[in-house]
Amino acid sequence: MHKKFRWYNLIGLYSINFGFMEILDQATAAEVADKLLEIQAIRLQPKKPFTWASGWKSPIYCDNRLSLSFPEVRCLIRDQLVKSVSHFFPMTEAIAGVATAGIPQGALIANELDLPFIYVRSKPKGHGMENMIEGKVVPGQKVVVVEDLVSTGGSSLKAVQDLRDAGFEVLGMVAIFSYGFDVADKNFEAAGVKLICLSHYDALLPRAVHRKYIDEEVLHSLSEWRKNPGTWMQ
Ligand SMILES: O=P(O)(O)OC[C@H]1O[C@H](OP(=O)(O)OP(=O)(O)O)[C@H](O)[C@@H]1O
Ligand SMILES: O=C(O)c1cc(=O)[nH]c(=O)[nH]1
Repeated sequence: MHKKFRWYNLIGLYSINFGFMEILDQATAAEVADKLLEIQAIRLQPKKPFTWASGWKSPIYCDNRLSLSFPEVRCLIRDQLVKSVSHFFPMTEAIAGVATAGIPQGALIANELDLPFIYVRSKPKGHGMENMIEGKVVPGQKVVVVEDLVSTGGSSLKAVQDLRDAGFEVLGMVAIFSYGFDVADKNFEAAGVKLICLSHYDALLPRAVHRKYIDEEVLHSLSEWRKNPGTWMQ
């Protein structure tokens, strides 16, 4: 069990289950979506699509890294991720960040929970210790993986495999945001990894419309893209 007593251990959670991917609760999903919109971490470029890590093209990009520059948002995200780990994975013995955007988030959480922290590179370092995993490797240790964002799940599930190969027991994963794609749910199910997210696309969209963050034209391209995100604009 965790060493530190924290207020969030006392709070009942009402998570929303989408299979292997769950949202912490509706209120947090809306609050985090609002904050991401407020700091302009959500970017929309239907005419000049973004290329994602998976190679997919998209009219939307969620840059969670920006939250690190806003202490109020950074603390909100940290506290909700800590709550997620404490509630869903109470046996956690270490926190593992996914490079690069999962590293600062993971370190903040590990510090709050007074737990060891490690991180997983996307590829082994080419010199020095040539490590894939940085920090102390303890076979059998129970870890929770911290990722900033899940699209297809390719990056974070690769990190899970690297951790398992090194002998860690992966209890699950927490992330700030997920697009809620079926392919990701299938990938998490196949890997046997439970994912808890603070917010998601379906919570973001109504908040963005409510705040007049997106106009009719963008809304149209988002709805076209969302029908088939893997092949849009390819
Ligand atoms: O679920 P996926 O399809 O794998 O996509 C999500 C990944 O993409 C981003 O990483 P990226 O490598 O772009 O940047 P980073 O180095 O800043 O984390 C993000 O931080 C996730 O790790
Ligand atoms: O899939 C990705 O690469 C990706 C999408 C997104 O919205 N934000 C991000 O940081 N990465």
